[in-house]
Amino acid sequence: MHQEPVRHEAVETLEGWYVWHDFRRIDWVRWKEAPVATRTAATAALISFHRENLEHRARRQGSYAAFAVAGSEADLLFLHLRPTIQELNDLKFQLAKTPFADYTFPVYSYISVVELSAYLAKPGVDPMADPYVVSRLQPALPDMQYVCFYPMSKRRQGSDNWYMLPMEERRRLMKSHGQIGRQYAGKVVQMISGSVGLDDWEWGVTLFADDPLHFKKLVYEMRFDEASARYADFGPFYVGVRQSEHDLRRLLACT
Ligand code: VOV
Repeated sequence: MHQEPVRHEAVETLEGWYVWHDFRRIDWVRWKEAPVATRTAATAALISFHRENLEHRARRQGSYAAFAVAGSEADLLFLHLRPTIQELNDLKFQLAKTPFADYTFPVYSYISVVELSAYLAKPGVDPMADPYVVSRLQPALPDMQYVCFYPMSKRRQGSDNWYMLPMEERRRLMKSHGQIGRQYAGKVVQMISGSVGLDDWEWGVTLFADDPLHFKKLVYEMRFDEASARYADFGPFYVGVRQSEHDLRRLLACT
C-alpha cells in the first residue's frame, strides 16, 4: 500500500526589525603605529557613527548598541536593528568609508530578523494589535551591561528531528522552554531572531543581563530542557560588555 510522506505544518511567525551582529577586530599593530592625529580623527569618526546610531535608536527607527567583546575572537560588536536589510547595508558602507574602519576588520557577522513564533499565541487575537508584541518585534535594546550572542539550529538527525514533530508536540516543548525562560524575568532579556534563508544557522540568540552569570545559569538550565537537550545545535558563543562613548574613547586611547 502506498503511504503518503508525513508533512508537518510550519508554525506561523511574526517578523520585526532586521538584525546585524557586526563583530570586528581592531588592527592594534597599525593602530599603535598610526600618528596621533590619525588616531584622533579615526576615533572621532567612530564616535560620530556611534552617536548617529544612538539618535536613530532614540527616534525608534531602529536600535543599536556597541559592546567590547571578551576573549580573543573579536574586540567590538556593533549590534544594529533596522526595518530593512537595505538600511543595514547603508550602515555597513557608511562605516566602511570612515577612517576608523581602516583599522578594523570583520571577524564574524550575522544577519537575521527579530522573530516571534505563534506556538503560544492566543487563537483569534491579532498579535499586531498588541503593543507588547510590536515592542518585542521592534525592540529598544535593553540598557543592560552585558550581551551574549550565539547562533543555533534545531536538530534534524535520526529520531531527533524537530521538523518531523507534529505541531502539538513542538508547542508542548516550546511551552516548557518558555517556563524555564520566565524564571529569569528581570535578570535576562532575550531577543530571538530567525535566520533561515538569511544566514548559516536557523536563529540568532541575543541575551542581555547585568550579571554574565545569569547567561551561564540560564543556558545551562535550558540544556536539560527537551527542546534544547534533544533538538538544539549551537554555534560559537560571544560575550561582551556594553560601551558608552566614554568607554569607546578609553578603549581606543593609547596613552
Ligand atoms: C529569558 C529567557 C527566555 C524566555 C522567556 C524565552 C521564551 C520563549 C518563548 C515563549 C518562545 C516561543 C514563542 C516565541 O517567542 O517565539 C521562545 C522561542 C524560542 N526561543 Fe526562547 N526564551 C528564552 C531564552 C532562550 C534561549 C536562552 C534560547 C537558546 C536555547 C538554548 O538552549 O540555549 C532560546 C531559543 C529560542 C528559539 C530558537 C525560539 C524559536 C523556536 C521556534 O521553533 O520558533 N530562548 N522562547
